Amino acid sequence: MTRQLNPDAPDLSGLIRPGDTVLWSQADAEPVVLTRALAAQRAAVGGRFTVFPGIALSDALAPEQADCIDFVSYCGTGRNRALAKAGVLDILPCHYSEFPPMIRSGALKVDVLMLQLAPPDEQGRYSLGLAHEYLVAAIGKARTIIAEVNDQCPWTHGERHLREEDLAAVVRTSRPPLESPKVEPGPVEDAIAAHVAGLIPDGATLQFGLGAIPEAILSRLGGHRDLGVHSGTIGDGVARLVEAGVITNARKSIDPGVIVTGMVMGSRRAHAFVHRNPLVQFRGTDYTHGADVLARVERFAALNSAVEVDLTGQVNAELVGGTYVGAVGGALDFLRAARRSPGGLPIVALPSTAGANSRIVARIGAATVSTPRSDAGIVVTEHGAADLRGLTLRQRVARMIAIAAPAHREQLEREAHAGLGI
Ligand SMILES: CC(=O)SCCNC(=O)CCNC(=O)[C@H](O)C(C)(C)COP(=O)(O)OP(=O)(O)OC[C@H]1O[C@@H](n2cnc3c(N)ncnc32)[C@H](O)[C@@H]1OP(=O)(O)O
Repeated sequence: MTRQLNPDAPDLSGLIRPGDTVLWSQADAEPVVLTRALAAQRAAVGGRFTVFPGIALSDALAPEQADCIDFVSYCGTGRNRALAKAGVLDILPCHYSEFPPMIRSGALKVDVLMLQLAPPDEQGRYSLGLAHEYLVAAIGKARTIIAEVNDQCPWTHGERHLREEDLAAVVRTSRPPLESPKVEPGPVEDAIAAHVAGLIPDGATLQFGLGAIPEAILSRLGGHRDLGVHSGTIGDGVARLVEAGVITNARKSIDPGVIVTGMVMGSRRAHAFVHRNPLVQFRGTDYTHGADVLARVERFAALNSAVEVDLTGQVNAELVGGTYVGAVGGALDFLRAARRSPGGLPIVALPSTAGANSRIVARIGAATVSTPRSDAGIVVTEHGAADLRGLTLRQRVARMIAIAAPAHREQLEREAHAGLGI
């Protein structure tokens, strides 16, 4: 029997136990009414428990809740950055493709799963709405599933639906889902996007990583034809290019005619676009990020960003000045696949500077290597593209300095060869 919770004061008592790990649908898909209730009722659980928020966009979590809660995520994105800065966030550093097997094996424990769902269709199927992802694996593992059924959550086509009997408790709400913050591309992002757009052929299948650059790239693809999408996430730019007839998915080597994604991060426009839209198929992470699936994607253009890249092609996508802001995420899953894909483009695109700092650095230094240089592909800044595939360390240094900001090139030349070991 599904417990019906009061939307004004959802009482979670008895649903969460000390020692539990509570995981929920992330970003725009966050079940905010439940996450806020959980944070407020944390002391009533009766002992410490862990939460795994993924990308946290809402105000539900705050550092002072570390009195009862252990915070774990895979990223420092959104509100997680405040938790990281306060020293209360722990990070699970893993490739996105590993989430489903880790959840199934119990290496990543999921006791309670909290979801935002769309109301059921005429066949009684609740839609997972704005995110499928690792939730598909978690549904099969969690002891307890609690749902916020939001009548403004888009009903989306996906591989998994839920029925009332799957749900231990439900709160029924009506609110606009969270929207991912929109970053307007400036001249630097636009110059990067122009370089990347020049590399992408008609008929390519695109993947988008997190951050400002992918959306900027999409705004430069209006003149392309028959693009396809197989991605972990999509946003407003994809909706725009479908409406413009640029994304048709017609030439995809797998799933022709449809967009495949794990989630949506965007505004109401993207949310409206996916509502009851059979052109967008939501899939679990096994499918969106799995090496066996990605091996069949031809002309695969993986578009990801970075905090910094060194002169040999090592990528840091995680740390800025000692604070965890990024992720390992799906970047390496997709970059590797794009390297192997016939006609593939493994792209890491980033501004050449952040304030006075060069983001093209001699060495990654104290920070983390998220993508090793053996997986390096094409690095793009506003100053051009450096295709590192097949290049030696010495050749890479020259190409990378050429795409650094001119003001930093002399310093990079001076530091370039120390420590290369050759
Ligand atoms: C679900 C999936 O499929 S995920 C698929 C792919 N996986 C991923 O994309 C995960 C890894 N990548 C990421 O997390 C992101 O792309 C990032 C963090 C690398 C870049 O994201 P963006 O939002 O574009 O970051 P941005 O360039 O704005 O940098 C973030 C902040 O750090 C600052 N910063 C970045 N690099 C530096 C630097 N080298 N020195 C100093 N400051 C820096 C920026 O100025 C910015 O500061 P602000 O937020 O105060 O304005």
